[in-house]
Amino acid sequence: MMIAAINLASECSSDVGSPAGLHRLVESLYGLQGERSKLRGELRLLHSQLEQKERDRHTRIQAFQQQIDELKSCIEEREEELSRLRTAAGATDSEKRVLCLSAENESLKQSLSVTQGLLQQLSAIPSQSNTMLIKENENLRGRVQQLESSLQQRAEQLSQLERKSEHREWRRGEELRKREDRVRELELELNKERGKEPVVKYVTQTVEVESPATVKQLTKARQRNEVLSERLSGQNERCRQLEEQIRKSDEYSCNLQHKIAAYEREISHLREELLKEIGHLEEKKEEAVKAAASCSAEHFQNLQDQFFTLQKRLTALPPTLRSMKTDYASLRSQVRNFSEFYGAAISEAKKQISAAISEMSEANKDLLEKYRKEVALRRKLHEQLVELKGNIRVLCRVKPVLKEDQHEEGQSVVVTTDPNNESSLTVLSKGKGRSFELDKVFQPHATQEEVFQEIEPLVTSCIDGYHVCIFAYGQTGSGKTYTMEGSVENPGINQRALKHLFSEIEERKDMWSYTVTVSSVEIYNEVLRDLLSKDGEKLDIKINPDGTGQLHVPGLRVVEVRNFQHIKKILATARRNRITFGTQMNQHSSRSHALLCITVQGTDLASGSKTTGKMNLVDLAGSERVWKSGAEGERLKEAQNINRSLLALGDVIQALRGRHTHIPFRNSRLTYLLQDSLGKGSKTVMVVQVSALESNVGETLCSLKFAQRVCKVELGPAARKIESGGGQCD
Ligand SMILES: Nc1ncnc2c1ncn2[C@@H]1O[C@H](COP(=O)(O)OP(=O)(O)OP(=O)(O)O)[C@@H](O)[C@H]1O
Repeated sequence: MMIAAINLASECSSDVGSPAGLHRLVESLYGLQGERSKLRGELRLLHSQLEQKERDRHTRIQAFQQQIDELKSCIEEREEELSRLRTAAGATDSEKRVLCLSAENESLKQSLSVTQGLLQQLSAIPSQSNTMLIKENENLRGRVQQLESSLQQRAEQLSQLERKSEHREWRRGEELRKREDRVRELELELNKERGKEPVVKYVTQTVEVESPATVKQLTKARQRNEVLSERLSGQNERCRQLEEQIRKSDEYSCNLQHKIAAYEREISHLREELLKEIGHLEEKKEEAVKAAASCSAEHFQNLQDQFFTLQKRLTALPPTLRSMKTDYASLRSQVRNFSEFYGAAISEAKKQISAAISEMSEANKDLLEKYRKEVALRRKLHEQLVELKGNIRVLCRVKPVLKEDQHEEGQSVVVTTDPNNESSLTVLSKGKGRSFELDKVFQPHATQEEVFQEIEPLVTSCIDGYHVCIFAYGQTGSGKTYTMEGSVENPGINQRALKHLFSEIEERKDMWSYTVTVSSVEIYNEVLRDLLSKDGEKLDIKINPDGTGQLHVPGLRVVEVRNFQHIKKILATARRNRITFGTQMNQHSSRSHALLCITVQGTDLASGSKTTGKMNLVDLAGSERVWKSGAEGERLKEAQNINRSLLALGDVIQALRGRHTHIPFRNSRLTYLLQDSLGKGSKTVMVVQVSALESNVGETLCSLKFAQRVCKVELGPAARKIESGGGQCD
């Protein structure tokens, strides 16, 4: 109950701030008072029950005592009976009687042992429930009643047997008396006969005649007397045995008495314990009642305090409530009016929105038209810009002097650039400075991004449907692969071009849809191999059977690229498959031309017109002279093939810039493969890589002469003047 009260208190205290909470608090108080009075009633009932149980126990003990007394008296009675039988005649009946009594005695003993067992059980279960004790008590009472009734029956049977035995005794006594009288009579007669003299002979004869009969009778009587005396002695023996039995029975009853006394002591001990327990329980109950009372009083006090606080708050509430009521009424009226207002506002807004949408769509159409014009203009301007720059441009990138390049002592830098002139550089050779004019010269510290800035317009042209070629040319180790591929953390033209391509496509996605496909080949010893195929099957260049006259490579793997991440994986595959060999010039020199071919097919979403742009990114093999590379045999053949293809490339570019009628595309696999991209209307950039170190001056001069040969021919409206200084490489 105490826990319930505490729970109730916590529940009430949680919402005591509201009138409903207050009401609940008052109700809970009344509930607590009711509970308290109920508890007191229960306690009183428990007291009375305990007293009743105590009384029952007392009466039960008395009943047991009575039973024991009765059993004792029964045993005494039987002892008396036995003593009577001991003196009585009629051995057969006495025997029976003795047997019967012994059986009774046994049954009484059993009854006693049952009673003892019950008493033991009673003492063993002092703490059992009161209902159990009551049941036990009832069972014991029933058992005692049964014993009483059986004892009564036995007593009646005993009295009947006594009466019968007395009667038989009396009859025997009568018979004996009669026989003794007869014996006395016969003796008297015998004496009389003895007194008659004259007829002694006769008398004697008579006596002799009569005497044998009397003697016979006498002997019979004596024999009977002997039998009787024998029987008497047998009866005496049995009486002695019975006495012995009675003595044993006495001892047994004495033991029983002791046990009964022990049981009595136990019962009294148990009674004391029970009383103690009752007292202890009463104390506990009193304590619990006191605790509950104090708790409820405390709780009541708390509740009263809360009630007073709430009352105070309630008295302070009315003005606030009044203002809230007026607010509520005004809000209700506003809400009622709101639906009408809301409907009107919505229809008005709908009208305005539809008008705005139609206006917007009109404006949008205009804007789209303007945008299309702008895009066309931008493309035109872009083309003009590219044309102004020249459709074939030659750039030069000077490789910075790295630690690993300075393996020879006393290496000096022989290539110098002019910060004020972006298109010239000077090479100091044999004490003489030679200047070269190219479209653009990158300083050694130029970044990858700066180099790409020059390439970016060509990437845009490719998306617009132009064919584009970007070459990296130069001796082994001059930085061709670095410029085209770059490193993971600082990518080169290939990755940047594709990134720009995808970002442009993303920007144009509302007007154009594009498909980007990629293939990659290497040309090694004039043999084509697919860099995206693991088996490295040899490929051939053929005229496309579709009748367009364009070239194609049957069996070349062409991959559609979904996004920039995808192209990264494709580039990695191509890099892995590329054949590289070590040479004296560069440990990891690539001895093959590596081509990355990107095709961009665009569809104008508005008009449906299509464009196809191509971009070839070419990392050429090292251009060093054969004698310097120290090559022999297979390596010599390799170097010769490389130089032949590079020479053919130079010839093609020169013929293109010179607008020759015959362009020698078929002189090498490289130029043949790039025929479509190098032809009329295409745009080409060649990045010539040079080393600034003195040890490479010969190769540097050779590369620059090659570049200048390409640049020498004037192209387009803006003609450039190029200082002479070119020579032929061997
Ligand atoms: N501009 C540069 N800045 C920093 N390091 C460079 C630069 N150019 C080239 N290198 C480094 O010089 C080394 C050789 O460059 P790279 O492999 O690109 O030469 P390559 O011309 O491609 O040689 P090969 O013809 O043998 O392929 C590389 O370790 C590269 O990282």
